[in-house]
Amino acid sequence: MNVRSVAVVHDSCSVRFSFYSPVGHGGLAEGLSNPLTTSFPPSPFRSLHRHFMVKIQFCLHWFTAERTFFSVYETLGDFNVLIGDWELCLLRRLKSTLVDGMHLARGLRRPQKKCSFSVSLSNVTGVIKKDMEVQKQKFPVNAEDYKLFEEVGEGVSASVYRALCVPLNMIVAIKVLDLEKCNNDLDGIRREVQTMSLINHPNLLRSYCSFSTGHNLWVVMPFMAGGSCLHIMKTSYPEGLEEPVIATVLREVLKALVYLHAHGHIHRDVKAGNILIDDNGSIKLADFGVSACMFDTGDRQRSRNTFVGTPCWMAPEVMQQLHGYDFKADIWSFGITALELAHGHAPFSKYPPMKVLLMTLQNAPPGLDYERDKKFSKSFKDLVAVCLVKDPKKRPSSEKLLKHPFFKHARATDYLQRTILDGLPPLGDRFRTLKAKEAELLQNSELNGNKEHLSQQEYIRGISAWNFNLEDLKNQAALIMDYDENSTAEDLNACLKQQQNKLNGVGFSAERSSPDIVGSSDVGSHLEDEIDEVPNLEDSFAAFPMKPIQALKGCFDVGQDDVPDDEDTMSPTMGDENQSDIEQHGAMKSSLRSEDKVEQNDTEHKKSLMRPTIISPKKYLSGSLLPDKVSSSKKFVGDFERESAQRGFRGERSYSGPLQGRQKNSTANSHSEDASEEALVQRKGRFKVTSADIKIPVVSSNFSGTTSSPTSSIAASVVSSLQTVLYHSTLQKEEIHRLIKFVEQISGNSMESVESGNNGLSHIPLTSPRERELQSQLTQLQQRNLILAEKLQRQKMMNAQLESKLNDLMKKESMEE
Ligand SMILES: Nc1ncnc2c1ncn2[C@@H]1O[C@H](COP(=O)(O)OP(=O)(O)OP(=O)(O)O)[C@@H](O)[C@H]1O
Repeated sequence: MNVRSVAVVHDSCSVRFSFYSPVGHGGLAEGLSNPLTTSFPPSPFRSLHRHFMVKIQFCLHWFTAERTFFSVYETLGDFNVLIGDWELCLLRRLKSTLVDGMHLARGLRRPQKKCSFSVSLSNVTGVIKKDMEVQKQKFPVNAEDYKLFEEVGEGVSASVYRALCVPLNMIVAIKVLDLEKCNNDLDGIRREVQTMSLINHPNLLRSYCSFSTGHNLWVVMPFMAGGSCLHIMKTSYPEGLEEPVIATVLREVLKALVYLHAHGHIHRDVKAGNILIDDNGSIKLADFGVSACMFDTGDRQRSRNTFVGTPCWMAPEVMQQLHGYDFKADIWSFGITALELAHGHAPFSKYPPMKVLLMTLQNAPPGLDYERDKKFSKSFKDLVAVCLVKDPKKRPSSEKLLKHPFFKHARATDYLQRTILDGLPPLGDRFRTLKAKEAELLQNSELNGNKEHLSQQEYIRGISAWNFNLEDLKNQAALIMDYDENSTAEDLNACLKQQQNKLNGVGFSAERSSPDIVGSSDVGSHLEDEIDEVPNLEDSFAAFPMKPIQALKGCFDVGQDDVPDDEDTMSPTMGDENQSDIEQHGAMKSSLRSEDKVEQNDTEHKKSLMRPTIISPKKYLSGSLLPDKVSSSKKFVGDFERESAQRGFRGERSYSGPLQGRQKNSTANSHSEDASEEALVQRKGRFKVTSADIKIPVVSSNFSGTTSSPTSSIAASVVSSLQTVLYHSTLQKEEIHRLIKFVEQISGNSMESVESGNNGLSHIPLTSPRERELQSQLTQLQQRNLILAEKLQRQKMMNAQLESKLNDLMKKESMEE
C-alpha cells in the first residue's frame, strides 16, 4: 500500500449522521446515548494488514432544518484504527467528540428540532506519512553507514547519540548498549529491542533497526530533538509545567498506553524521563527495558510478579508483590508522572528508596492537595486522584482515562513546540550543560564533604543512581509522614489536617480515593496470618515488608566499603544480634523523637506532629549519584570516542553503568560466583528483582562452605519469616509511638518515656471519648505486640531446632562423603 493512495482514499471519507433531538442539549445527550444511525464509509485501511494510526481532521456542523447553529473545526488526535474495527473506532471517537460539542452547545439552551451533523475527514497527517514513509525505508545495519555526533542522553544501560544515517541522509538517534556491561540483563535488552521493533504507534518510540557491532548493540530510532520532559524541566521548568502543557503531554502518553495495553503490554516505567518530545511537539513514550507482556506464559509470566520500576513511580501492588499486577500499574505511574510534571519532581523524590516504598504503601496517596497546587484545575486534581488509588481495581483503564475531562485542556501538539520547546538550545548542548552542572555539584559537594545534600539534590533532579549501604538501608526503614520541607504554612495546615484525618480514621494509611487501606493498620492481623503460615514458605516470601529489604539488599550497590562487618544483618540468617540491631534502630528513632525540641510556635509545633518519625537524613544515599565519568574531565564524546564507538569500542567509559554503583556491582558479580548474586539485576533509577529469581543467600557462619540444600533453604525461609515478624513488630512499635505522640499532642501532656508502655499512658488524663478510643487501640496494639513477641520466641526456638537438625544432617552427609 503506498502512502499516497491512503491519503487519497482517506480524503474522500465523509460521514453524515442524524438523530432527533427533542429538547435542547438534554436531547442531544439522549441522542448520543442511542446508537447513531448512519452508514459509514468503507474503511480506507482495508487493504492494510496491520494496525496503524491516523490523524483525522474533521469539521463538525451542527444544524437544524433551518440553519447551521454551530460548526466546530478540530483535529482529532492520532487514533488507532484496527482493521475491521473502523466503524466502531470512528463511532466511539465521534461520540466522545460529540460530548465535547454538547458542552459547547450548552449555552444555546433552546429546543431543537431535528439535529444532524456532518463530519468530514480530511487527511492522514504528516506525522503518519512520515512514519510510514520512514518505515518503508531500509535502514542499513552496518555501523559504517552511520555517523555519530554528540551524546544526547544517558541511561543505566546505554548512551544515546544524535547520528546521521548516511545512505538515507537522515538524522536519527542511536542508542549504544555495551553488551558486556549488561550481560546480566540480556533478556531485558532483547525484550526492549524486540518490543521497539514491533510497536507501531506515533506515541511510542520504535526502532528502525538494530545490530551489534563489537560488543555493542546499536539501536537506531527516530531522533527526538526536544529530549525528555525531565530534561526540559531540568533546563527550564524546575518548578513544573503549565497545566495545558501537562494535559497535552499526558494525553499523548495516555494514547501510547491505550495502544500498549490493548496489545497486552505493561510499560512499567512511565515517568517524565521516558517521555520524549520531537521538535514539532510530538510526544513519544520510550524505554521498554522493563515492559512486560500480559500474554506471556510460563516463566515469562512470572515477570508480572517482578519487583520492577522506579520506586517513586512504582504502584503499591508492584511493591507488594502479593497478587501480581497488571496494566493498572501503569495508571499509577501515570498519576505520579502527572504530579512530576506539575511540580518538577515526583512525590517523595527526595527520600531514599526504602522510605519511598514505605511511604507509598502507608501514606495516603499523594495528590494535588497543597496550597501551591491551588493554581491547578479541579479536573487535573481529579485525574491525579483517580489514578492514584491504591486498589488497582478502582483505577480506570487507560482507555477510560483518555475520556477524562482534564484532557479538554489539552491542545494540539504543536502547542508544545510553541511553548516549552521555543528558545531551547539544541539537545546536545543542554545535555552537556546539565552534565557539567552535575559534575560541578559533585565536586563542590565532595569538597564540602556534603554528600547527602548532593544526593538529595540530585535525586530530586532525577538522577537516581540507587546507591546504598546496608546500614543506611536499615536506617531508612523508618516510617515517616509525608512532609515536604518546601511546604508553606498553609500546606502544613493541610498536611496536619490530612494526618489528623488519618488518625481519626484509626489506621494510618487512609486512602484518599479508595476506602482500601494498604498499610499498617491491619498489620497485626496480617502478621498473625503470616506467623501461622510460617511453614508455607512461598507465602511467607510473599509478605511485603521483607521483600523490598531483601530486594534492596541484593539489588542495589553495596560497595565493599559500605558493607558492614555484619554483612548478613538483613539476611535470612540473622540471629539475635541482628534482632537487637533492629530494636536498636527502633530505640534510636525513639531517642531521636525524645530529643525533639519543644517547638517555639504553632507552625513548628505542627511540624513536629507531622514528622514524628523522621530520622536523621545522615547518609541517605551513600556515594555519588553521578557516573564516574561525570567527574572525569572526559565527559563529552569527542572525535576519538565517536570513532571508537563506531568501531564498537568504548574504552574505559562505562556508559552503561550508573555509574559508580553499577561498576561496583559488576565487580561484585565477578568476584562472587554466588548464584544468589547473579539472579539480582541492578539498575540505576529503577530496580528489578524477579521474585522467582531471588535466591536468598543461605550462607551463614553456621553453615560455612555449604551450598544450599532443601533443609537449609527451609531454615533460611523460617529465618526470613522471623525477619518479617521482627519487621512488623518494629512497625507496630512505630504505630504505638505515633499514637502516644498524638495523644500527647492533644492532651498537652508530655510523656516521659514511650517505652514504658501502659504505665506511661496511665498518666494521661483522658478527657474525650476520642482519647479513650485511642487508648484502647493502643492497649490492643500493645497486647498484640506481646503475643507477637511470644510467637517470635517460639519461632526462634523452632529455628534453633531446625538449625541443629540441619547441622546434624550436614555432619552426616560429610561423614558419608
Ligand atoms: N530517540 C531519542 N532521541 C533523543 N533522546 C533520546 C532518545 N532516546 C533516548 N534519549 C535520551 O537518552 C536518555 C537515556 O535513554 P534510555 O532511557 O533509552 O536509556 P536507558 O539506559 O534505558 O535509561 P534508563 O533505564 O535509565 O531509563 C533518555 O532519558 C533521553 O533523554
